[in-house]
Amino acid sequence: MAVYTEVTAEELADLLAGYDIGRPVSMKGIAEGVENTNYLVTTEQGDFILTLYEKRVACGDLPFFIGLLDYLAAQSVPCPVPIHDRAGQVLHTLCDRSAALFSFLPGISVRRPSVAQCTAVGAELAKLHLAGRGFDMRRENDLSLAGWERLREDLGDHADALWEGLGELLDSELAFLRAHWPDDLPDGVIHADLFPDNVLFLDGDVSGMIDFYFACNDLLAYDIAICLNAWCFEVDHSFNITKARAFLESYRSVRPMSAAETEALPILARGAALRFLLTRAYDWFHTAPDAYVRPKSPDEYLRKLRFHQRVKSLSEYGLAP
Ligand SMILES: Nc1ncnc2c1ncn2[C@@H]1O[C@H](COP(=O)(O)OP(=O)(O)O)[C@@H](O)[C@H]1O
Ligand SMILES: N[C@@H](CCOP(=O)(O)O)C(=O)O
Repeated sequence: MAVYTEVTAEELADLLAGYDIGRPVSMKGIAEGVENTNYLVTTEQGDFILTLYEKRVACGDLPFFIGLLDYLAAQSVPCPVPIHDRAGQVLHTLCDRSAALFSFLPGISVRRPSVAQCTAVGAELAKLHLAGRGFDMRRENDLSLAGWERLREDLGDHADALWEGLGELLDSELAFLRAHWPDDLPDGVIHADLFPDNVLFLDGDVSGMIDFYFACNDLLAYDIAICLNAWCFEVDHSFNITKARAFLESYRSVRPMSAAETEALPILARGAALRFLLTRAYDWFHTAPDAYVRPKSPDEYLRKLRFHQRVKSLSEYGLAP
C-alpha cells in the first residue's frame, strides 16, 4: 500500500484552516499508487485528495505539475484541480513533505480495458495534447534517451542476473534507438504515464486522468506509443490489434497524426517499452523486500519490446500500410 506518511487529525485540521473548503469530516489513506502518499479527505463541502510528495518527485518540478493541472483544468480536461488556499497557494509543507489538495474525481480504473475504453482514452489523450498547447512552462523528459542510458549504467551486471543476455539486449537496443530516434515530430506537453490505473471511467466515459508526475515536454507521438503498450496488450502478452486500431482511430479523429508520426510509431513504441523495462528493472533491484509496494514485472515490458522489434509494417498496429 502507498501510505508512506501518517497525517494526524490535528495536522489536517491545521492545514484546512487556511482554505475555504469547510472543516474536515474524515480522512482515509488510499492503498493504490506507488510514488506518493494520498488521502481521501472529506470536508463539510465534499471530497478532496491530499497528496504528500515522497522522495521520487523532485520538489523543483512541483510548480510545473501544479501549473499544468491548473492550466488543463481551466480547459475542461478531466484532471485533478489544484485547490488554492485563501492566499492563493497550492503547495504547503506537511509532515516535512511538500503537500497539496486536489479535487476528487469520481470513477473507477480498469485492469483489462475493453475496445470501447481504448477508444475513449484515445480521444481523451488527443484532447489532452491539444489542451496543453500554449502552456508556457517546460519540463524536459528526464526519462528519454539520456535517462535510459543512465538507468542502464546503473543496472550494470544486475541486468544479466535478471535474465541471461539482458545486458546485451539493452545495449544494442539503446544503440539502435540512439541512431534512429526522431527529433523532428510535433512536440508538446505529454502525460508520459497514462496507464489504465491512471484513468477513471464513469458510465463508459473517461471521468478522470490522474498522476501527472511524469508529465513533461516531449514528442506527442511518444505518448501515443506509451499508451499502445499500456492499453493494447492482453494479459497473455499478445498484442490486440483491434484495441490498437480503435485507440489510434479515436486519437486521430481528434488530433490527426502526420505521416512522419505514424511511420515513427514502431521506433517510438520500442523506446516506450525500453523506458518501462528499465525503470521496472531498476525498481526490481532497488526495492527493499519489506517495502509497502511490490515492484512491477520487468518481463512484461521485455516481451512488449520484442514484439515491436519484430514489427515489419504499420498494418500490425491496425494502420493502413
Ligand atoms: N484526484 C483524484 N481523484 C480521485 N482519486 C484519486 C485522485 N488522485 C489520486 N487518486 C487515487 O489515489 C490513487 C493513487 O494516486 P496516484 O496519483 O496514481 O499515486 P502515485 O503517484 O503514488 O502512483 C489512485 O489510484 C486513485 O485511486
Ligand atoms: N506506470 C509505471 C509505474 C508508475 O506507477 P504509477 O502508479 O505512478 O502509474 C509502470 O507500470 O511501470
